[in-house]
Amino acid sequence: MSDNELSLEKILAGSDADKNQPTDYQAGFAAVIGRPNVGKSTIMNELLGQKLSITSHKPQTTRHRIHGIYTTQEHQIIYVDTPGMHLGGEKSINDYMNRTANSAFADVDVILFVVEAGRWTKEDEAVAKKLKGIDTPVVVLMNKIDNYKNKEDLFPFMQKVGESVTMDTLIPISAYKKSGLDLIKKEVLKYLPHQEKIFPEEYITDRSQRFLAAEIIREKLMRTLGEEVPYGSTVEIEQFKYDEEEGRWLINALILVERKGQKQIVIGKKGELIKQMGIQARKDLIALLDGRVHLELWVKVKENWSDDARALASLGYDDNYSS
Ligand SMILES: Nc1nc2c(ncn2[C@@H]2O[C@H](COP(=O)(O)OP(=O)(O)OP(=O)(O)O)[C@@H](O)[C@H]2O)c(=O)[nH]1
Repeated sequence: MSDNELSLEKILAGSDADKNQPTDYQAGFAAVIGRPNVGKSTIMNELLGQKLSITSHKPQTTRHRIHGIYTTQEHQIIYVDTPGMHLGGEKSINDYMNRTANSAFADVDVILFVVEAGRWTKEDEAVAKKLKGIDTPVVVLMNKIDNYKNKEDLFPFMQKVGESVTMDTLIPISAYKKSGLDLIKKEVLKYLPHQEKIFPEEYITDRSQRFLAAEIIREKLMRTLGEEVPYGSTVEIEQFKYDEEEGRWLINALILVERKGQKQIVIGKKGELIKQMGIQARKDLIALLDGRVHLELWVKVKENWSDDARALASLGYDDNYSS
């Protein structure tokens, strides 16, 4: 984590002093968990009213935890988005939960367990099992109820969830139709401690804009290439600065792939794909930064770079496509 990013630990440590002060203000953390593709990112975006976490029809797009922060005069809710859990059976879900349980759940005030209306899988079961051993209150968000015209058809599913999850409440929602979202906030507030703001008011997320820029580019990579996205590819922001003279943001991003053939896939015929990605990413960056943006996307092959973090420092540039 770079210096200009606030670390959760630092902030929590700094907020201890306020904890014993009597106050009407409420502030705290809500973890959003669930198997891939249930709609966690979509819900987060709706709750926060801004595009912070990336969504895609592909599972596994949320690789980082993002703390989206919703601040009002009365309360501050910090949503902790968790990465999609790896498919591949109960074992990997278990491994994931073991790792996550210690970090993501320990400091939160409430857990929002997102499930998909009408679809209860082994992975959901594995999550439910893990939650049994956790003291933190659990609220189940049954998302995608818009897929059901007749809500009564969901009763057996709800009963199944009720039997499997030790929970405090179940809220039926549709992130698409924006229904049930106010209920989530109300429910979360039941569990937030009375304490002063943890983050300064102007913080929408504790991730820097630089980080969000990389997320946007990664999203375009996934949207453009779909199943073709090279395994292990990643995005590094090489330059991120506002040029006062030019009156625009100058952003250079590096898409790192592991093999030469993968580079060609990302670039596309005559650079068509990377150009499209650049155009789309630039549009979102303009919205994010609220200003003009000059974006350069580069693709670089570095064999086994992911195994050797030090190699990242010595990377040069290859192809350059700007938009
Ligand atoms: N019908 C319907 N589809 C939804 C709803 N919410 C999300 N989706 C869709 O479900 C898919 C997955 O949504 P995401 O928000 O990316 O899911 P996620 O749980 O964050 O997935 P990971 O990032 O892989 O963990 C996308 O195609 C969404 O458009 C909803 O309320 N109704």
